[in-house]
Amino acid sequence: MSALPANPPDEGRVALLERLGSRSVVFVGLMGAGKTAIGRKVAAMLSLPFIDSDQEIESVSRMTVPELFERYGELEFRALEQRVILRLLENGPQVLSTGGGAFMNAQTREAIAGHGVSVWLKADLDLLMERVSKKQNRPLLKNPDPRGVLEKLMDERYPVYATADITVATRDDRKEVIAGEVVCALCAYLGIDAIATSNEVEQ
Ligand SMILES: Nc1ncnc2c1ncn2[C@@H]1O[C@H](COP(=O)(O)OP(=O)(O)OP(=O)(O)O)[C@@H](O)[C@H]1O
Ligand SMILES: O=C(O)C1=C[C@@H](O)[C@@H](O)[C@H](O)C1
Ligand SMILES: [Mg+2]
Repeated sequence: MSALPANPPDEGRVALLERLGSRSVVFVGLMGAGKTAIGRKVAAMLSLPFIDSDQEIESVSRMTVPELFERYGELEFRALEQRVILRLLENGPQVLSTGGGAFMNAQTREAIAGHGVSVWLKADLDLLMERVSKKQNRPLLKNPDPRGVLEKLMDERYPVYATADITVATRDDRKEVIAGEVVCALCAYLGIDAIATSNEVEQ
């Protein structure tokens, strides 16, 4: 009886998951970089659970992020964000997309280093502006000069995001393509031959 042909994508995925162990794949980066959108795709490609810290904060507080900022202020939001992420990091393996400011917190960064592999989705200013202009749900950008705010955040945050384990430059391309590049970067980081990624993951 002849053996069934091996399934390379699945073999690669299994190898990646073995190397990942109980760690989470943690997306960091600025607002609009695609942490939520690409994180969800990567989770689907790897058959891992997906969780987004902003969505979890909204679910536990029963308030939206803008409402939390308005009612309790940014400092309280940051404290809640830290608590939520530290708790979520106990649940790996999974894909965890964080809010744009989360990685600026030293304790959060330390917890991510201990329980995850961090992926910085790096985007240029024009791309970020185009994406964030479509939704008014980012309190830090409720400002007469959102582009100036984003530029200042890039100056402050990019040196810190750059300490992530992996950097993936994102651009105006299909989400599946960017997600595939993240999986390739994860493979390289974990010392696995690149795995074939399908661009036909369900939308
Ligand atoms: N590669 C892509 N192609 C097309 N649209 C994209 C791509 N990546 C992200 N987007 C879109 O850009 C917008 C912003 O992406 P997303 O919400 O994932 O960013 P984020 O990094 O999670 O931002 P935040 O820090 O505010 O949560 C969304 O509407 C998303 O669907
Ligand atoms: O970059 C930031 O500081 C933020 C990004 C969003 O994901 C939200 O967490 C919130 O709007 C703050
Ligand atoms: Mg997000």
